[in-house]
Amino acid sequence: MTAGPSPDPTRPVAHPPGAFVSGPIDPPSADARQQATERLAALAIPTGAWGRLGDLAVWWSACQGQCPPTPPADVRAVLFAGDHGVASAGVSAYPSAVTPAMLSTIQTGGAGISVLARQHEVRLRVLDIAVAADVPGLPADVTAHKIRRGSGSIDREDACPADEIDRALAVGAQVAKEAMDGGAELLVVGDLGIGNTTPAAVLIGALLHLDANTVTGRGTGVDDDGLSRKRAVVAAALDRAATRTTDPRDLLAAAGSADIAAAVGFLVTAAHRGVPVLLDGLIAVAEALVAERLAPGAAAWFAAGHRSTEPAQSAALDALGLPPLLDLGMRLGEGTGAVAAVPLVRSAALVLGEMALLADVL
Ligand SMILES: O=C(O)c1ccc[n+]([C@@H]2O[C@H](COP(=O)([O-])O)[C@@H](O)[C@H]2O)c1
Ligand SMILES: Cc1cc2nc[nH]c2cc1C
Repeated sequence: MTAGPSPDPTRPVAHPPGAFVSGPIDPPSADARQQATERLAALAIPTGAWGRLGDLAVWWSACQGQCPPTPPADVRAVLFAGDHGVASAGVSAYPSAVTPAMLSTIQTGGAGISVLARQHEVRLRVLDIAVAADVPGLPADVTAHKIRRGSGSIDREDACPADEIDRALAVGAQVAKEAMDGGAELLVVGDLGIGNTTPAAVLIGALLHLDANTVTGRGTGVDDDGLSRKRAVVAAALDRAATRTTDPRDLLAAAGSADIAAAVGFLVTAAHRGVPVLLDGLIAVAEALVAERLAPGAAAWFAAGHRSTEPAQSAALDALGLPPLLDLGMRLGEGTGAVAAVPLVRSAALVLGEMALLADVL
């Protein structure tokens, strides 16, 4: 039997109000970009002296649609948490019990992201999308969007059924809308979940046609034996995913997870509404790569907060054309590498907006 034509995943489709909408994305303002480029060139500095901070200022101006830009006051981070069946194959240096423990720790304000979010006045929201265990005492806001308890072991089964991917995309869309309706000028996407560097590496490998050796990193710090096990799991998952890369939703079902899908919905919806997003490490950048496939043009609304130590993150950043702002050897996740870069966005906006022009000082 001959298979029928694949549906075009980038074709806009009719959705009920509030649902996830994919399809091509309008770029940030070309006029504001042009004005920002000219203003940057006219500042009282030697030409090009702001380096990448200048590029960041131009991107921010274009996203804000104005020049001079104002620094983002309302910045919101959303962390999508979930467990991953592959963890039981020994692909992580830590047990899955860490996921609910860190979910609680974020809630009580003691996680790395909690500290950085307080420091930089970033509002933090964490969602249990697919954590396996119940975490006692979590507020309803954290658990209300739970879709499943752990995603499938993608080396031998799908992460979850297609209808759960659709629900997860809609949850991410809803959460992005809530943040944007609340006044968010800049969003951050973060993750939490033992084992999640495996599906993230597989998604990147599948979409960029890279092999397991190229995309597999040490995640939380597996030793050499752990790295060999992880490479085998990634290779098996890449085999399973190889025929399922045409439709990003199907790829998420085959080799992603519900929590990753929710973050993809969040990213696409932010880009669709024209609200920029700072990306974190491997997981966030894998999500951005899938978002770009679902909604071509979305990546123009993203900036890479940092370079993680994970090799697949660098490969995906190259493919997306997103040079990372920071390169500190970090590999924590939780959105930390993105929130660490928030002051850079604010600095970039301020120097472009407030500095004197060379013509005025000479
Ligand atoms: O963001 C990254 O690049 C990153 C790199 C390594 C580890 N992590 C975090 O560590 C967890 C996944 O690591 P692993 O080894 O269990 O797959 C998960 O909670 C991630 O937030 C995150
Ligand atoms: C302690 C710990 C904290 C984390 N935060 C994100 N991923 C993590 C993994 C571990 C192991």
